[in-house]
Amino acid sequence: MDMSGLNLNDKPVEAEIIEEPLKTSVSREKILEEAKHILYANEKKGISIVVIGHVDAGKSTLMGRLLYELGRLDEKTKRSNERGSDKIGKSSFSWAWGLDGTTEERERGITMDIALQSFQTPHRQFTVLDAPGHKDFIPNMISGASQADSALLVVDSTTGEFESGFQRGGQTREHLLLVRSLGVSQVIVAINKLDQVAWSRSRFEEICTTLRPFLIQSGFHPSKSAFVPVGAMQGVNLVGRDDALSADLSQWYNGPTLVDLLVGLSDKLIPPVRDLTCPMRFPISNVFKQQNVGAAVSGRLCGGIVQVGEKLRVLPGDETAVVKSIEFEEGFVPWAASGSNVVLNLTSIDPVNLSVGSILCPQTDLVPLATTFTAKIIVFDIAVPIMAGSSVELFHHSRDVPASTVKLLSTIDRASGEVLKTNPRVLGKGTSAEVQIALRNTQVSGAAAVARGIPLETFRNNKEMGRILIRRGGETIAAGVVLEING
Ligand SMILES: Nc1nc2c(ncn2[C@@H]2O[C@H](COP(=O)(O)OP(=O)(O)OP(=O)(O)O)[C@@H](O)[C@H]2O)c(=O)[nH]1
Repeated sequence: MDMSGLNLNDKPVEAEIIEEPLKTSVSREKILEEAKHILYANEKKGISIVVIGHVDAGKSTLMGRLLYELGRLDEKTKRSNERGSDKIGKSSFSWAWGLDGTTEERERGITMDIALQSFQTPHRQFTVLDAPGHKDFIPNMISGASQADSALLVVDSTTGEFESGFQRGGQTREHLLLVRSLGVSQVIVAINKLDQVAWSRSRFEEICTTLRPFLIQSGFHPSKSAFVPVGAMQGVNLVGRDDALSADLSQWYNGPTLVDLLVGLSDKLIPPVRDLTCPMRFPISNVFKQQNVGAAVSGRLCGGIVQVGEKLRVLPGDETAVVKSIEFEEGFVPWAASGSNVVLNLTSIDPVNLSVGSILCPQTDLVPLATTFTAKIIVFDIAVPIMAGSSVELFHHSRDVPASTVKLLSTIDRASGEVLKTNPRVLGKGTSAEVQIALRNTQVSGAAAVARGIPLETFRNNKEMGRILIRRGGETIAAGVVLEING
């Protein structure tokens, strides 16, 4: 599915309401039964992977080349990308062009938004989200990570480059912490550009040794992380290792290829358990216009089941929309279940009423709107501590809103969960704490300014809907889970 030209900004798209009364055709019970069979029995298991890493580590190149090796990028497109990238003096980015679709992305040679691709192997269906590495685009990266089950971290093994990505402020660190905080617990580390260091085994091992403790510290269990040496540009050790270019690597490496790891031959990636019975939640990560349909939204279902003909509420707000069709993995399906990345084509709604970050849910089971809530947070490696009343940016799925940490309630022992101190004055790096967060005034109503609530749920009710990230001045300072909605 080519999503490169999509309108990923929060801008409204041209208004066009297509009214079409639709009815759901299949009973919920029947869908549930079918979904359980597909997800838990013998059929293909779907996994979505977010590709992360420091700027220029080779993420887009790796994915472009991988799609080519798997027959997902044809020769014609490949040659056209080679010619196009050569013309603007960026020939080394020709593989990345398979994913970096917009003119600006191609000219700047960086990924700015999330590119979505899919491929399959006999037992797995993969959805790949290529996230931007540049630090200015971390919000887009958060949106990508909140739609993923697993992460593929790409690191540049070139002398000095791995180090600069891993030092404080580097995206290798920040991305790993972010995806873990957003619930991703499985990671494959592709150590790339080994051609630049003469396929040095000691360099590969040095990078593994440096990263291992950091992965554990960030909460990735060693049994759920794996390392693989690759050369993305030449396609070495992505799908196979039987060509001349792989000879140097083959002298010391006989482990799995990247695809071996991805398909779970080494059982590193485990498809997550999906909650099908909870109410349907669909955070919108993209809004765009489809020909002959009207409005369309893309994102990942985080809870329940959605089906064609269903009437959904758009929160915040009073609008409703009807699901005209559901696109999933390049085809149309009558229903989709929790965990799937889909496009919902909607009727009976003006597209201006759909925005990135809003949540679609059943009319009978609305998501609460919150302006104040209590959260348990973990403070990242920050230089300036968090204080009561600190102004922050709150991230929830693809939405970010101004907020403040109004009350610091207590600090908590991370291991035992016991309260260490109540009403602490400040929260420094590494602290675990309970805080009260309030949205800052965003709307003027009459004389008074009031904050408009955002749809939020407790972590207890829905794990994916109950995770938040807190940023300040372009830096992620904490991650957390929602404990209670206070108002
Ligand atoms: N020598 C060598 N260069 C590579 C390899 N993989 C990628 N590159 C080069 O590294 C540069 C960056 O590659 P990209 O794929 O755009 O990197 P990226 O991580 O997607 O970058 P952002 O999306 O902007 O963060 C390009 O010039 C690539 O040609 C490799 O295996 N070997």
